[in-house]
Amino acid sequence: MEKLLEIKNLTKKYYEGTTENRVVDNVSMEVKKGEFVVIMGASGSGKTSLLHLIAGIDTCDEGTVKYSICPEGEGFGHMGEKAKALFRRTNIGIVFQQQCLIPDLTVYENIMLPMMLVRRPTGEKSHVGHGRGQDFRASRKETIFNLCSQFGLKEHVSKYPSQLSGGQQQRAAILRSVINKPPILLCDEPTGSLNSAQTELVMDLLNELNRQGQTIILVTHDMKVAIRGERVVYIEDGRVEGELKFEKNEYEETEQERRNDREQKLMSFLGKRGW
Ligand SMILES: Nc1ncnc2c1ncn2[C@@H]1O[C@H](COP(=O)(O)OP(=O)(O)OP(=O)(O)O)[C@@H](O)[C@H]1O
Repeated sequence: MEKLLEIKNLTKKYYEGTTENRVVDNVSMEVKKGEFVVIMGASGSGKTSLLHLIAGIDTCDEGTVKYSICPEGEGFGHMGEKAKALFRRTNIGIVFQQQCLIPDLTVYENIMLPMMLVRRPTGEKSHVGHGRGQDFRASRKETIFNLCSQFGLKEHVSKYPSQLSGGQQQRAAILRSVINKPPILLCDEPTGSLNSAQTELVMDLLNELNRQGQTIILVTHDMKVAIRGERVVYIEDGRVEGELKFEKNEYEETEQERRNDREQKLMSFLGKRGW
């Protein structure tokens, strides 16, 4: 698989008086196109800080974050704020624990918002059909309705966020993050505020998006969420302390067997790290 993201010797420091706290400490890792990578670690180990550096929301003190799809493969450190924001808007979808839907807009309008913000160069074809006029509006409507039907939100497109359950709100927030098909989706505890049934639905959606080609990096504390990825990177005190790749076993026949097997492997992996 082709490399999409390369992180080298990434470090982020905070100071309390003169005491240095390396919240991300010399992290190096790669993510391939189409991968689903999970980041785990104890509370305060630096997972969110790392995700913010990957998203370019925050700046590092040392090291580089490079996307192969970035112009000339430049790292974020070499890009101005404007260029970074533009790159992020076009290429990175971000999902947080608390879905930030706009309360005064319907589900449809919330999901449509990123389509209004992205401007593509004239002549470039887009899967969502950017432009103006009736054809554009019809194709936009079709895209949003199709996605909402696919992910159980068909009856809710005209509702406001306050009329939806937490799981429905989170799915709407995820659809909004992926509506422009950003090649990479960063999720920080996307199921942290959901019950187990809602978590399953959100993870089904993320697995489906991943099958459709989206690269996903997801931070979680939840083992049932982590086993939905392909590999787990474990962070301790800001450093990558270990990695577990889920390999397919011959004897796995059902989805449940596959999940049980992964859960056992993950428990053993985390157990060795004092989880
Ligand atoms: N703006 C900041 N100023 C100072 N310290 C910070 C700042 N942001 C984060 N930290 C510290 O960095 C460390 C890592 O925080 P981070 O939020 O990345 O951890 P985390 O692994 O995501 O934790 P959790 O699982 O609890 O969300 C913590 O010790 C935190 O207090």
